[in-house]
Amino acid sequence: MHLPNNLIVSCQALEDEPLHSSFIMSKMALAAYQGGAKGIRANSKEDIIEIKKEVNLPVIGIVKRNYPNSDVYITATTKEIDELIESGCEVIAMDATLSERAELPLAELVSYTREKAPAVELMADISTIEEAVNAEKLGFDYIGTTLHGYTNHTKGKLLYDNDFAFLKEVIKAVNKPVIAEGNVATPEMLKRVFELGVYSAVVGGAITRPKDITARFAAEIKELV
Ligand SMILES: CC(=O)N[C@H](C=O)[C@@H](O)[C@H](O)[C@H](O)COP(=O)(O)O
Repeated sequence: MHLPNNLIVSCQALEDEPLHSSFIMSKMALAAYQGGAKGIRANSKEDIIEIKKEVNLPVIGIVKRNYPNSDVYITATTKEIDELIESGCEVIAMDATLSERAELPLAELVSYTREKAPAVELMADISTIEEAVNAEKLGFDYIGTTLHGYTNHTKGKLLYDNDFAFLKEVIKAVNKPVIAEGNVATPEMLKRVFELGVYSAVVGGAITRPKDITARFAAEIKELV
């Protein structure tokens, strides 16, 4: 298995974010590595190539791209898969929800990737138990909770609701390694998801999005200043 039984740090900044830059993401990855991360999750071929020059850690690659008439934006089509294969990432993560898709159905996207890059592992970004079970049937290597709370059918839900109730259900429902991802915002939460039995956890914004971190601090004193 490519991914560690440990902490993975997501280093992402989209075009509209202040740190948008492959160079900056490579330094974020270096900081994460020096801090103890054992894997990196990153968006775009360019960022992954720069990150791989800076750290020798397994990378979960995604390409976020919007398509008309579809809500699927994480590695949505064969175009994004091809870019990720070229990037050299060890694992490709893709939207594995049951939402309408822009191009190939999910099962075909999985076969396409397996044929083109048999050594690359696949992570399913899911939002519901049904999607987790379906992803396991399709042969994904890892099941990640990434999209819980972000699809139309799960909007407003948070991974940590009711002491990670959704995560506990996912762990019960599938045999493949489960990755906790999405709103793991503190070291205590990270510890909790490992106690519950996840294989790995991806922490993003709480480590690599300083604008969001600042906003969390600022919000606490809004009423007082
Ligand atoms: C929903 C979606 O598009 N999630 C993205 C997936 O790659 C990223 O924007 C998140 O930062 C990542 O999942 C880590 O989560 P958090 O930043 O909450 O620790």
